[in-house]
Amino acid sequence: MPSVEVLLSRLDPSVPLPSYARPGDAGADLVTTTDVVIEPGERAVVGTGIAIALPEGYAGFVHPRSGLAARVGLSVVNTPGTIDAGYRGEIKVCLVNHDLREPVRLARGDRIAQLVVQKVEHAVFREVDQLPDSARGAGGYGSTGGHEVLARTEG
Ligand SMILES: O=c1ccn([C@H]2C[C@H](O)[C@@H](COP(=O)(O)OP(=O)(O)OP(=O)(O)O)O2)c(=O)[nH]1
Ligand SMILES: [Mg+2]
Repeated sequence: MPSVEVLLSRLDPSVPLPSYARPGDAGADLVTTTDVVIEPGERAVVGTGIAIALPEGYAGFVHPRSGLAARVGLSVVNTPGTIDAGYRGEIKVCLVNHDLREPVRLARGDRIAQLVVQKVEHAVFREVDQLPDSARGAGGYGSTGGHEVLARTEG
């Protein structure tokens, strides 16, 4: 896996550094610095105790963890959250409990989300009178079919 150096400051000295659980993982796990109970359908912004300085041309994306999503309904409201290269504040995560019945109980130090660092580019938007043709054209939102589930669901 290629790597890039990212400067990091621990705002909460006892939190672990973000870490990749397995060598090929795309996301480094982030922890919550606070205990929190999120009721069904509610959200909570939690701190991760870290601030970073991404190099220019990179951004960080805060994604949910699939295990917690599947098991207890925990996700990130604005998934993926965008961490700009110029941002020096604490990385925070806006969590949501999608479960309809059970609260999610989080304890300080729990790994609640994962940070994916990616190269990004700025678009130079150039307005034109007509866009070039393409195979897809303006077809979207189901234009390629494969929605048998709709017939089963809508009757
Ligand atoms: O999950 C997230 C998303 C964002 N941020 C921080 C880093 C990011 O650089 C900054 C701004 O994020 P964004 O642009 O998504 O929010 P905004 O509502 O547009 O705020 P702003 O007006 O500050 O850009 O907030 C986080 O800590 N966690
Ligand atoms: Mg913004």
